[in-house]
Amino acid sequence: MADIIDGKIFAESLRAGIAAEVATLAFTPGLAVVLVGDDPASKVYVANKARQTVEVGMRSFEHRLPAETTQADLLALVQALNADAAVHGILVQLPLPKHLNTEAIIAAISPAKDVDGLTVTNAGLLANGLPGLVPCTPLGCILLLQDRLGDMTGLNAVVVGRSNLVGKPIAQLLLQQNCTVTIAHSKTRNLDQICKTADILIAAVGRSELIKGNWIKPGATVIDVGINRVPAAEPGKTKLVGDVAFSEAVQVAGIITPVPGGVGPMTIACLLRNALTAAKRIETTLEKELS
Ligand SMILES: Nc1nc2c(c(=O)[nH]1)N[C@@H](CN(C=O)c1ccc(C(=O)N[C@@H](CCC(=O)O)C(=O)O)cc1)CN2
Repeated sequence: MADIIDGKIFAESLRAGIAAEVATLAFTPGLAVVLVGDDPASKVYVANKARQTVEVGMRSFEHRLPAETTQADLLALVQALNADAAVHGILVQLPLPKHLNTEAIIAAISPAKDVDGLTVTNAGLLANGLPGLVPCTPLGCILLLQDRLGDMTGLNAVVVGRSNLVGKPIAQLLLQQNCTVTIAHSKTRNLDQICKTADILIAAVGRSELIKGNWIKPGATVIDVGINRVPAAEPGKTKLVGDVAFSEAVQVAGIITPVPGGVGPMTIACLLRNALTAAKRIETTLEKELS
C-alpha cells in the first residue's frame, strides 16, 4: 500500500508559517478575489480563499459580479485593482462565463499582482527559470514532492495534462528540479505505456479516474490534481474523484495524493504564499522608490 499524503495537514502548516510572517510585517498584505457568475464550485473556492486570507492576517477584497458582466466592466475592475495600493494580489476565479475573453482579462492584471501566475510575463519568467509568481496548484505539487522526495534529479516525470493553469507550469517546475519531463495529454498515443515510465506521475487531465492501477510503475509517486464531481452510489448524491483510479493506484504506487484532501487544499495555501511574496516585493519596490 502506498503512503498517502495528507494535503490538508501540509497546507495547515504552510498557512501557519504565512500567518507568522504576516504578523511581523509593517504593512498588511491585501488580496482581491474576483468572481463572475454563480458557478457553485467557484463560489465555494472564493469563499474559502477569502476566509483563509483573513485567517492568516491579510486583508481580503471580494468582488462578486453577475454572470452577465461585460468584458469592459471586468477590465475596468481589474484596472482599478491594479491601481489600488491596498491590493497586492489579484485573482480572477476561473472559469469565467463563456462570453468573456479570459486571455484578455488575465493580460490586464499587473504581473506584480498576478498571484495566479497566469500572465504571459509570469509564465515567461517561469519558463526562463527566473523569479516570478508561480501558479498555485503546481507550486503546491512541487512543495509536496520536495517534502516527500527531496532531490528529484534524474527522475522520470510524466505530466498528463497541458493546461496553462497546471500542466505546463508543473512541467517547468519539474525541469527546474532536474527531472526528465514528458508532457502527455488526452490525445497522447499509448498513454498507459508512457505513464508506466514515470517515477513521478502528475495527473492533471480533468478526466475522472482515467489513470488505472496497471498504468503505474510500482513504487512511483502519484500526484492527482483532478477534481471531478461524479454521481455517488447513493441516488441523487455526488462525490469527488481524481484523474487517478485511487483504489487501484494506492496498491501499486509508493506515495500518492488522495482526492479530496491531497493537492486541493495546497492550492489556496499557495495562493496565500504568492500573495505574501507579491506584497513584500511591491512594498520593497515602493520603499526603494521613496528613499
Ligand atoms: N483563478 C483560478 N481559478 C481556478 C484555480 C486557480 O488556481 N486559480 N484552481 C481551480 C479551483 N481552485 C481554486 O481556485 C481550487 C480547487 C480545489 C480546492 C480544494 O481545496 N479542493 C478540495 C475539495 C473541495 C470540494 O469539496 O469541492 C480537495 O481537493 O480536497 C481548492 C481550490 C479552478 N479555478
